Amino acid sequence: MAKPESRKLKRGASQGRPSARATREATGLQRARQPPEGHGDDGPASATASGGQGEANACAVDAGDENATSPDGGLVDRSGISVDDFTPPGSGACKFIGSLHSYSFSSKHARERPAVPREPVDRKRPKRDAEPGCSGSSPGPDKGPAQSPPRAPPTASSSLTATPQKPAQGPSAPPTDVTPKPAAEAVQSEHSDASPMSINEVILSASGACKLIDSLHSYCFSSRQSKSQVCCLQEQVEKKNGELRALRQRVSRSDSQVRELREKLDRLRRLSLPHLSSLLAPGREAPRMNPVLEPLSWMLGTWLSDPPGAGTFPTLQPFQYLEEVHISHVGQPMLNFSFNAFHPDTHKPMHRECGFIRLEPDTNKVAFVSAQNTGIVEVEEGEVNGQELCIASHSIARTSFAKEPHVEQITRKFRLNSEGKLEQTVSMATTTQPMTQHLHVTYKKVTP
Ligand code: HEM
Repeated sequence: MAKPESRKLKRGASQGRPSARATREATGLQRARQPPEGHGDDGPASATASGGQGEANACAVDAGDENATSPDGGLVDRSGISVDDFTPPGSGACKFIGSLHSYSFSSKHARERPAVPREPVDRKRPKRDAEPGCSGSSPGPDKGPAQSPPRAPPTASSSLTATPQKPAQGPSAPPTDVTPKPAAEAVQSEHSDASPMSINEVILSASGACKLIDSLHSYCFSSRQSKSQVCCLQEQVEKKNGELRALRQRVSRSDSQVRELREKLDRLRRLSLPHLSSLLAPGREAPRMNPVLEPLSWMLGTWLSDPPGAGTFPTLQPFQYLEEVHISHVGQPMLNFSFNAFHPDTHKPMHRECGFIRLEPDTNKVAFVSAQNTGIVEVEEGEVNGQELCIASHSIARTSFAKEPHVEQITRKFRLNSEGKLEQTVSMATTTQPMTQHLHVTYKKVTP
């Protein structure tokens, strides 16, 4: 079934001078239906380029109104798509995919156009199979359609390199505009102008392009998915960091609570007076104070020197000291006391004494009995008046090897001042010095 064009071509060839028009048409047809496998895996770009650059350019230039050479030498068809559009440039894949999007849209537009009468299309197909191609790889006169490799489904490469042919023009035809036109327009003119590319091929080619773009879409989608996964991981990391900060704050609060508990424990240990026997039942309620002790109840408690005590004596350099005082009772008609002095800097224990304070029932007469770590044992007596106790030594005893000068007289005065602090003033007379103040200290109460 030779078509008119085919017969025309054969006539030209038989005359030994094949018409340039026939050659140009055959070349365009050959490029339009070149199967992808014919060029290996080179894809659409190679389908045009590997067909022989010189031949391809020659066809493009000769065709004039069909293809034009882009400024950089690339082949541009009517759709405005050049070979370079399908070779991802170094600037990135986005530009490449963008060009595919543009082409895909125009192809889709072409597919959606009303179908053209089928008859003219069917008339063209055998013609392409029979016509010699401009490309060197096209089947020659000795390669009929039977020897041609099976036509593979058109892909983006075949459709993208398709060069629709225009109808023959007379010699007087005006110069054809070589400005690239949208692909849809190209397809339309292809059918209306009896282009050799059938609508089915256009559809199949567009389908192949869509498959290619779909694969790129899936790549883009996987990239977006990876980005979203990274964002998700970043959110999780930020969330974990927030939890870590909260935990650190909780640990810090726990540390401060531990410090407070330790301080409280220290206070409780100080409260466990050494003279309170461990034989006292634990958890037992504090013994009720004997009513006899009421005039001295203001002395009860644990006291700390505040400020440090001041030591003086004519034979001594003034000095400071710290002192802790415990005055308590166990329900008996006397107070138990301990005075424990420490070096203000080293907290090394210094003077210590402990004893009892007794009251003669129904009087304000007070007896102060003390034993000191210096080997002195003394009894002082006096009176309690309000919140002041004044006592003086009644008897002093010492070890046989006590250090000299020996103390011969001692006086003390305790009082609760207006600030609620306990004050003690100690004076003494030694074998070398008359009665002189030796100590003055103010205590603040540290327990109820
Ligand atoms: C009622 C209780 C006290 C008595 C009877 C007493 C008696 C004495 C005597 C007799 C001396 C010798 C003075 C001299 O060498 O001329 C002395 C010295 C001294 N006392 Fe007291 N003292 C008493 C309480 C304290 C306290 C609570 C401290 C506080 C740390 C203290 C610190 C000193 C110091 C540092 C010296 C000089 C160095 C020494 O001789 O050990 N004394 N005291």
